[in-house]
Amino acid sequence: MSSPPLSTFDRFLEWFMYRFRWIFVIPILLPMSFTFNLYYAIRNWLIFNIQSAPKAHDRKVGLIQKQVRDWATGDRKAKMCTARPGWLTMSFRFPAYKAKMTQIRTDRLIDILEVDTTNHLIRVEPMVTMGQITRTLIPLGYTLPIVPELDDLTVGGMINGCGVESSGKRYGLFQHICHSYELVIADGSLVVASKEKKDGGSAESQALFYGVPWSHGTLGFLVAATLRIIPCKPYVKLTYIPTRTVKETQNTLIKECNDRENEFVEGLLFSKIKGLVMRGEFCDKPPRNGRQNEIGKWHKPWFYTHAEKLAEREEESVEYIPLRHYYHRHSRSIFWEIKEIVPFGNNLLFRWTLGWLCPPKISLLKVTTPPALRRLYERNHVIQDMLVPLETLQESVDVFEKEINIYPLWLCPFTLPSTPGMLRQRSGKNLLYIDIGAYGITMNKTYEPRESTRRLEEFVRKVNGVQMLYADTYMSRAEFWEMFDSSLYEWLRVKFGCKEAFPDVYDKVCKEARY
Ligand SMILES: Cc1cc2nc3c(=O)[nH]c(=O)nc-3n(C[C@H](O)[C@H](O)[C@H](O)COP(=O)(O)OP(=O)(O)OC[C@H]3O[C@@H](n4cnc5c(N)ncnc54)[C@H](O)[C@@H]3O)c2cc1C
Ligand SMILES: NC(=O)C1=CN([C@@H]2O[C@H](COP(=O)(O)OP(=O)(O)OC[C@H]3O[C@@H](n4cnc5c(N)ncnc54)[C@H](OP(=O)(O)O)[C@@H]3O)[C@@H](O)[C@H]2O)C=CC1
Ligand SMILES: CC(C)=CCC[C@@H](C)[C@H]1CC[C@@]2(C)C3=C(CC[C@]12C)[C@@]1(C)CC[C@H](O)C(C)(C)[C@@H]1CC3
Repeated sequence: MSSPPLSTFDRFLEWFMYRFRWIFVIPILLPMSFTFNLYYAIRNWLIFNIQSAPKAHDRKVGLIQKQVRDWATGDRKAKMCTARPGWLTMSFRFPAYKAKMTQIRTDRLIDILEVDTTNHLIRVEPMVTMGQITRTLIPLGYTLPIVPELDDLTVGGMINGCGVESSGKRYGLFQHICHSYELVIADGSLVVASKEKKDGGSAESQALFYGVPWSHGTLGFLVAATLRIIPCKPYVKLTYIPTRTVKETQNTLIKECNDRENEFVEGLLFSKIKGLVMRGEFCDKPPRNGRQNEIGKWHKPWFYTHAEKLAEREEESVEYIPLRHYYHRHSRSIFWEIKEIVPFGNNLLFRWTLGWLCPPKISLLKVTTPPALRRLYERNHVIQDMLVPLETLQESVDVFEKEINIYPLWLCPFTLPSTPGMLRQRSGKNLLYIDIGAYGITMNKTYEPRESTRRLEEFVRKVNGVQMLYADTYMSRAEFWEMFDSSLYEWLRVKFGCKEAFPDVYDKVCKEARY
């Protein structure tokens, strides 16, 4: 359905808000973001160090169980979801479905419960963020094997949705570094879903462990998760390898993924003839003649602009980057989205004077986006991540260029094991996949949000890929279940009494469920 044509005034308003959004962002959102971040950093540090979270946890879970039992003994008319407000979530859209549902308050579950360096595990509540985890673990000499790079991504979102990062070639997706989940299920009871049956779980709760990823909170409420941690070193030795064709980028990515020395592999495609593959390994400190680059410092150029310069060179470059700076390398520039919000944000003068206040919090940007601006983004802006087999990269880039034509493209390879669950490849082997991320204004003059995305989705289904579900999906229910595997999910929905309690995952992620 096409929307009515816009008046000249509406178009001017959209353009004005887009071009001059920084007038509001710089004096208001930047100081607010800085204050929020500072408050939470101090609060989290205090709570972790006085060790009050584990005691409070049982009480908080008890409150969630009570809310679910009240629902179970009530009229059960409205299904349940979390009460997390839409503006806090890491997606362009607001979840419309929440308004008509019973909202269960899980928002106080924001603490790290235990770091167990003997067994290499960390137990956290679901609203703990990636920034909070790296701030706590790295000084102890540990890290999560997979750290999705935006600071405000939550453990709950990474597990119930999906999380990717450049260490994926070794560890898979975020779901693959999980050891167990604690869930409050539809009848209000607390179950532990664990990868191993020997951890005390039943066969059913073991099946739940494989069912939760991608289920978007439609099997139960996650109240804690135990994740693997690994020892780390303070620096990453990062080698930048320029590439000149997509085929060369694909081959270099495959080669670097197969090199067991590498901890991190990531790619950026600035055009079909200008690419960059980055391989990284942990290291103690830069050698005397090594180039140290603290890319996360407020006065440094945005990471992707720095990377583009190195992509233009003929030869490889090597840098030594502090680990936390590496993990959050795309946070300061929100990948490359910040250039549309503060166009002069990478200017030397701006960086040295106000750079320390950046980036604005995505949630604050989201809640203050006026409707006119949303309309403009809706028409021209694409935010999509497609996970496809790495061997189809060249073909996939052709389709991305034809349909949306956005550069840079983010390329993040990862290993996909053949395990049960919604994300399913049935080869019986570990396969190399790649996340192709497109974020920005499309250069395709004939771009039409619905039709272009549907063609892209069709291609992804054809090559046995999947779409990340925080983005807009235009698939029908049948197409959705062609892309994802419903066998375990449907069985779990019946087994754990979810049908009446939670909506189907499609009804949470489809276009109609979001505004
Ligand atoms: C009807 C049904 C019953 C299930 N019962 C259990 C169970 O008791 N315990 C458990 O841990 N998981 C059970 N599951 C979950 C099942 O293990 C997952 O769906 C698994 O991911 C399917 O494996 P697959 O993809 O290899 O088989 P698919 O190709 O998805 O399944 C083929 C068919 O085999 C049957 N099937 C598969 N696994 C089982 C099983 N374990 N028990 C009985 N039938 C099965 C189903 O009819 C299914 O439709 C059941 C699933 C279904 C659909
Ligand atoms: N590098 C990466 O991997 C990146 C990933 N992303 C995407 O962002 C999303 C995460 O954003 P974030 O804001 O953290 O999460 P969200 O609040 O968006 O949550 C995502 C889904 O998980 C469900 N969920 C979250 N917490 C719980 C819980 N405790 N119990 C049950 N269900 C829960 C939500 O259910 P409900 O609808 O009921 O609230 C929602 O459907 C991911 O899905 C990911 O795909 C974005 C950027 C980068
Ligand atoms: C798998 C990976 C790495 C995904 C990265 C996704 C990010 C690029 C997305 C997640 C949230 C996201 C959609 C967002 C936006 C840009 C792209 C983001 C940051 C922005 C900031 C664009 C400007 C918009 O006005 C608005 C503020 C609503 C959104 C908020 C969410």
